[in-house]
Amino acid sequence: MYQDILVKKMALIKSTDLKLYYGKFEALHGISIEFKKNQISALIGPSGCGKSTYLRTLNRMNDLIPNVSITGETVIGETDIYAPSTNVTELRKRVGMVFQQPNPFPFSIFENVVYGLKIAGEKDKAKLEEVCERSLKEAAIWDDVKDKLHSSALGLSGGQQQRVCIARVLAVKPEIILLDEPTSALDPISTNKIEDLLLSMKEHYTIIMVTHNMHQASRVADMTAFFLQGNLIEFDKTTKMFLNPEHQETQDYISGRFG
Ligand SMILES: Nc1ncnc2c1ncn2[C@@H]1O[C@H](COP(=O)(O)OP(=O)(O)OP(=O)(O)O)[C@@H](O)[C@H]1O
Repeated sequence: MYQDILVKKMALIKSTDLKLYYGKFEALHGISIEFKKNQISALIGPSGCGKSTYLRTLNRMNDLIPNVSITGETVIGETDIYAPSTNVTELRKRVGMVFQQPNPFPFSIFENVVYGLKIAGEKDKAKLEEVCERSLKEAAIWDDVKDKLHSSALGLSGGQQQRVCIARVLAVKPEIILLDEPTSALDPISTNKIEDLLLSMKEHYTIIMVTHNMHQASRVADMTAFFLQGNLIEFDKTTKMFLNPEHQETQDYISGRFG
């Protein structure tokens, strides 16, 4: 029990003086931040401040962009994720990602959910079915789709597609889930469902999400980070950040004075 509490209090993710360059352009100016296990953290800030860029550093998605270079350090658990020995495929299993636009593959719902397992070589049909059901239940979409698992995922609504995409991430048992504005393409009811889902998931996962929606950050996030022009201005408990921020820039942003 005490051990559990101790583990939950420890930082799971720690970036130190992280700088990221697109060619010569320095998009992140030395970000130092720590995220604890089983918390939801929101990254907020005006357009172009570096939220998505920082988020993508956590599973090395920026590796896919030409001319990106990074200095500083990010450690997840015990792993220095930019060390040459780090296995990026394993890292991306550990740190799953959900994007702004629901992006199901043009396959059946079942094939979408078990995609990562099949790529990893899993062939046992019973195992694949079990993981599919578990993941869809965890993503709170099982009841909607259990009778049409072999129909195309593209036939679902945007909100349902997004939950199937979350199930696809959950199927490979990540520890950390990154979400880049996961509800900005969705209607308010689907948005509520995703927010409820995130709250139910934090018992098992550590969640970091970019959002432009301040109400969303205050509804779901334990911690909020405010970015401005490539700097991390403030990172604190969400309630503190919204009621009594330390920095004038944070106050100006959350009260709608810019951005
Ligand atoms: N692939 C890229 N190549 C060059 N510059 C980029 C690239 N992606 C982002 N940038 C630049 O890096 C800076 C940070 O961009 P980023 O997308 O991380 O901001 P953001 O806060 O997520 O913005 P938004 O809220 O609009 O999504 C911006 O100046 C942007 O123009």
